[in-house]
Amino acid sequence: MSLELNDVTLTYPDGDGVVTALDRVSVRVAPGELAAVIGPSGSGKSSLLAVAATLIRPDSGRVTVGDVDTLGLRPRELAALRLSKVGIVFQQPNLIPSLTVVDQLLVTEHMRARSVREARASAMETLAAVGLAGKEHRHPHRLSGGERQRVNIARALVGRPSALLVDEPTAALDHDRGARIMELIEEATRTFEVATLLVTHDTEHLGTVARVLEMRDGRLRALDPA
Ligand SMILES: Nc1ncnc2c1ncn2[C@@H]1O[C@H](COP(=O)(O)OP(=O)(O)OP(=O)(O)O)[C@@H](O)[C@H]1O
Repeated sequence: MSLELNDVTLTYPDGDGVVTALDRVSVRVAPGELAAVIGPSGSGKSSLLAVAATLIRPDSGRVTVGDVDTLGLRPRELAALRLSKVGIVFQQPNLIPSLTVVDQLLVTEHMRARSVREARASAMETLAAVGLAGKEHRHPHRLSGGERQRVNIARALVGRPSALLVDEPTAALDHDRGARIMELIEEATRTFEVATLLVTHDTEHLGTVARVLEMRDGRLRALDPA
């Protein structure tokens, strides 16, 4: 299931005028593909993720998640779509201190109203896929920064979304942990056949990423492979 933005424009009010955060942006990410977006601060990367996640409705253009065209959907329908088809990895893991690793995933799985048994099986499978087998019953304070980021990624994937949106995943990590997290996101993208759109300041870990795009002043363009 792919993620597609077609001719998307987003403006914010700015004094008497507007600032154009996204300027006729089009991009399609295929299932199992990772597209990384780089660009300076203020270029529109966060806006791109928010629109792709259907958290902000663009002024014009079309966002398609999986096989669903989101254009005419009501807020309640969008919320249901996000729950079933969109995984978001925020920069900070924001784990709940009192919950074990597996329970961090089950909180959202229960919201999807599946059986406890099915939710648990999916949580355990996802944790194993991100390298956390054996750590399912730990609390966050007993995990490293890299492991907390793995839980964050697993939590976004546990509902098997069509689209995975990732915001600056390496920002809080040292070089080696950052590199491993990028590898993990690439691998999980293939394993779960999710369309992944990742934004980052950090060009250091993009060596293995096949598709890199650059955002400048709200315009998105493909960078030629190095
Ligand atoms: N809520 C808002 N109201 C008004 N202007 C905004 C708002 N959010 C973002 N902007 C403006 O839209 C443009 C794009 O911002 P955006 O946050 O998407 O960029 P970014 O590349 O994610 O930056 P950063 O890396 O600093 O987060 C900037 O000019 C910013 O000032």
